[in-house]
Amino acid sequence: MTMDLAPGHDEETRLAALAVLAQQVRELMDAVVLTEADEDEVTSVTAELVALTERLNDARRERPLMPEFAPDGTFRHLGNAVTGACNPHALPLVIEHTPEGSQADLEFRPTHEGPPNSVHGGVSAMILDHLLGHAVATSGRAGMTGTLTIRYRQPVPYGRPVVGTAATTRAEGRKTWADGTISLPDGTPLVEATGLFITPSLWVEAASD
Ligand SMILES: CCCCC/C=C\C/C=C\C/C=C\C/C=C\CCCC(=O)SCCNC(=O)CCNC(=O)[C@H](O)C(C)(C)COP(=O)(O)OP(=O)(O)OC[C@H]1O[C@@H](n2cnc3c(N)ncnc32)[C@H](O)[C@@H]1OP(=O)(O)O
Repeated sequence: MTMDLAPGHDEETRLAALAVLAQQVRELMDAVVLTEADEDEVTSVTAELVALTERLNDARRERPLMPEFAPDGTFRHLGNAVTGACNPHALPLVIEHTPEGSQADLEFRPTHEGPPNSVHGGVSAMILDHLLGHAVATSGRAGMTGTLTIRYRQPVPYGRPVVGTAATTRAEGRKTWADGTISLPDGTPLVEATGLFITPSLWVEAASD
């Protein structure tokens, strides 16, 4: 007997499997940066990975998954480098709306190493860029980053929880400013950001068509 599946069910099941694969690749990346396996073992594992890469490339898209609305109506961008559950590069960041703006509980990984034992400043900046952009988008004024200024106050640890927050501060025409922070759970600020986001004239024109 076959079961009737809701439209899109198969694709949702496939995407869920892809998210599991992406998480396994994150584990793999940490294993690569931490392994002390000998040369023969590293060469052998590499050969297996070449074969796995070829299998996935047998059915290759032209570009990563696009932003879209999920069947439950929520916005998602599964291919995004910061939030994409199907992109191994992403933490992935899970962002919540708060009365103040946007917030995410996060934990960096050994693959994010910059200075020994702490997170690369560019990685912190990337996370804050997205959190600020999210706060701006949820205020109804989605835009592209024009400028992003970062103040690094203390090294960011990996392997333990930290918190990211962001909120808009002012708006003028197509420009929106937002501030954000990565902090320890006790509120100690580690990295602060302020950014200017600009709604591209092309988006405004497309929306008025
Ligand atoms: C990224 C996906 C967004 C999808 C949004 C949809 C839904 C959102 C829902 C959830 C998404 C949540 C979060 C994601 C959002 C963002 C996070 C990631 C953001 C990025 O990772 S994004 C990549 C890096 N970002 C770029 O890749 C920008 C490249 N660039 C351009 O695309 C254009 O350059 C643009 C659009 C910036 C302006 O182009 P344009 O033609 O619309 O405007 P124009 O040039 O006329 O300037 C108008 C006024 O802004 C001033 N101005 C212009 N540029 C400036 C700048 N850079 N700094 C300071 N001021 C600037 C001018 O001086 C003038 O000022 P004034 O009016 O006072 O004279």
